[in-house]
Amino acid sequence: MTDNSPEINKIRRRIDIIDDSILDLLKERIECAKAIGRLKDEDKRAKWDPLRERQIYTRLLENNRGVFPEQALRSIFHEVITSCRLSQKKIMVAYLGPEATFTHLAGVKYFGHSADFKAMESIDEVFAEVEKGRTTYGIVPVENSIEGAVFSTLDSFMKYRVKICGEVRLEISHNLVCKSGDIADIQTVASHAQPLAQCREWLKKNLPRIPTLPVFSTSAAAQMAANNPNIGAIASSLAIKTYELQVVVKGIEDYQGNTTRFLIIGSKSPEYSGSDRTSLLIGTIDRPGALSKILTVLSEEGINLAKIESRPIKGKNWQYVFFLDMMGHIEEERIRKGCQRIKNKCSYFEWLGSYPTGGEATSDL
Ligand SMILES: C=C(O[C@@H]1C=C(C(=O)O)C=C[C@H]1O)C(=O)O
Repeated sequence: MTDNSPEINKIRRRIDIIDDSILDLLKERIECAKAIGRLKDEDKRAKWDPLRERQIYTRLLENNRGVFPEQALRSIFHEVITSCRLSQKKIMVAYLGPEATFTHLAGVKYFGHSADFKAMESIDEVFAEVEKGRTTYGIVPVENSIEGAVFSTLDSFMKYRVKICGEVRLEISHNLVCKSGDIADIQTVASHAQPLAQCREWLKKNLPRIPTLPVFSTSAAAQMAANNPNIGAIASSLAIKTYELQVVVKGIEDYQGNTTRFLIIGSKSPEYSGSDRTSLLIGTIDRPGALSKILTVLSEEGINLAKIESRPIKGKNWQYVFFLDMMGHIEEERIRKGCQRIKNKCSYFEWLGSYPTGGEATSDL
């Protein structure tokens, strides 16, 4: 029933015309993208052009002058651009499943809703899938602002030949959920080891005698909770809907601003985008000051080191590799030269990739 004033009806007719024009323009835009895709095929060029995409966002945000809400404008154009890009080449993304994990959420945030997703049972399998070329990309968590590095991801870089293609940051809030929504029903709390650790204090204080059970993923825990009324799970908001669970308590993480950084892995890194990060995996020669010599190269070349992480080499006691993240792209002379100099000082050197930086963490999709 509509009993609107004639003024409202008049403006709504105008909105309908605007929506139809937006739709016509979207159809025209996707046809243009397909035409560019065919031209790129002729030259065997990569479909994804991160520099061009970054320029589009910058121009639109500038032209917008704050009129349309900025975050919403970004999300809208993110869906438009990813859909246009996917019209040139379909992609399949492997992620740590099952459905509705935080990694799945991060994947949708990065690739948009038009991509095809494939759930894997472990981080290791995501890497294997990408290395074998069974999926175009994979997405894996690499570090959390509270718990630090995700070791299985770092260790997989030593085992599989893949390149880093991108990164995405997701602000993560944990919910305690169960079938009934009643805390009294919970006899075990299941989740992935990282969320269990991120909610350690809360669990100790509020469920002191309840054991915790680490499982493959937050969604695996949600699935268990859906099948057993005495299991509580720590899971994403998407998992609540997917597995038809009730919220017991929202936001049980011990620290606010809990953010996880995810990496996109594939067979080839993208081109220079203007704001990039380069990741290296290196082994140092077992000699005093070996690492400091490498850090000296970075400062001499004016390279900003964003992160350094060490991991033991399996089967070789007390020997380590280092994961180095620096700001810049391998196509930039300063980074290329710095990497060459580092390579000469290392027992092992692998360029893991150069890729556009992920920007601000957001929880919205
Ligand atoms: C359409 C193109 O291909 C892709 C899609 C883009 C878009 O939808 O605007 C931009 C850059 C590319 O990642 C292009 O290169 O211009």
